[in-house]
Amino acid sequence: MLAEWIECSLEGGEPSRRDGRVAGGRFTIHGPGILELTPDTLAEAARACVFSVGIHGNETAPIELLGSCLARLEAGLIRLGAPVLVILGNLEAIRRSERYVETNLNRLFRRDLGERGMEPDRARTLMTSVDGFFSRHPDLSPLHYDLHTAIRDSRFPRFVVDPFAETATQPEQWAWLAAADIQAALHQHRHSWTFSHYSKHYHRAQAFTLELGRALPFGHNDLASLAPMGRLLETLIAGRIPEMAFPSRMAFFRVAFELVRESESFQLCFPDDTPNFTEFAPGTHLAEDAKAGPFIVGDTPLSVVFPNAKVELGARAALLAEAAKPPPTPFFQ
Ligand SMILES: O=C(O)CCC(=O)N[C@@H](CCC(=O)O)C(=O)O
Ligand SMILES: [Zn+2]
Repeated sequence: MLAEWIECSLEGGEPSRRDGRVAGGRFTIHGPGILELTPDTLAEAARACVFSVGIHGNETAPIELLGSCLARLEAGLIRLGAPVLVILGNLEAIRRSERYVETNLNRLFRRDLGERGMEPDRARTLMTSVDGFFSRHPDLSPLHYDLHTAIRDSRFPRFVVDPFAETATQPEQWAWLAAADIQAALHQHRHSWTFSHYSKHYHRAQAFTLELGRALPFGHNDLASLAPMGRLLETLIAGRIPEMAFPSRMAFFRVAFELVRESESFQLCFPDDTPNFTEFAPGTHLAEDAKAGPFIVGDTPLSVVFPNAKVELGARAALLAEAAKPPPTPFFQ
């Protein structure tokens, strides 16, 4: 049943059952693309986990990865020990293999959202669902991993975005992510209203956007490189303590500037296929916009992340990051 849930959600069909048993607990389908797993007994290290995939419809590797975790749970190879909310984000965009249908869902996760339409309505449904889930587990640490893949190649193919919020990121998160073979982390400098930011800002969750390689069609993903990430997800599903590694093996960056497309004439002054984290030297002319003017790198080199000149007007066209120190990890000292 769980293995078919993703397919059934994408076909828009009615599931044959809305609830049932898995090893160690039960599953409940709350609505299209929203599934909750509830353990009979909480394991000692259980957290309240939200795992979301398909917030962008063309990012298929995370859907395949989570699908394989659910299949292993259904086969009894993992025993449920923690509550888990599994979310398939933009169902219509996944069906169309497109990033979004009308607007980028991953900019709409704010409680004062006023817009109407397919993506805004989905954002409201997902926010309500996350609110309900975390409120059912007030005594557990909240955690949200929003799994994505990137449009272009990257110097660090697997990296996380650490959303800006008041809540501090727990040092152990870096050790778990390093063991899951995440190669870099990018700290956000301001509110971004993404899905992971929602859980961190409103629920004080440990939350990240994880970029797991490059966006490719279903069946073309290299899941072998994601095996350590799969192990982290399964360990959290079982409510056990994840494997740790020294975070110093990861590269850390902090966003210094955000380029916004302010006019139709906005242009990035480097090739479209420039890999994420490519570093530009002081004095390099990076962007041109009729309204904002030129952007030229100042005294510190800047690495470009998520460059995309074709975003909607007013949207982020690139992040420009400076190298940062690895965060302290007291348990390794
Ligand atoms: O490769 C790209 O240009 C975009 C990949 C992607 O979807 N990234 C997320 C990052 C979200 C964040 O900043 O936390 C996005 O743009 O929504
Ligand atoms: Zn994405």
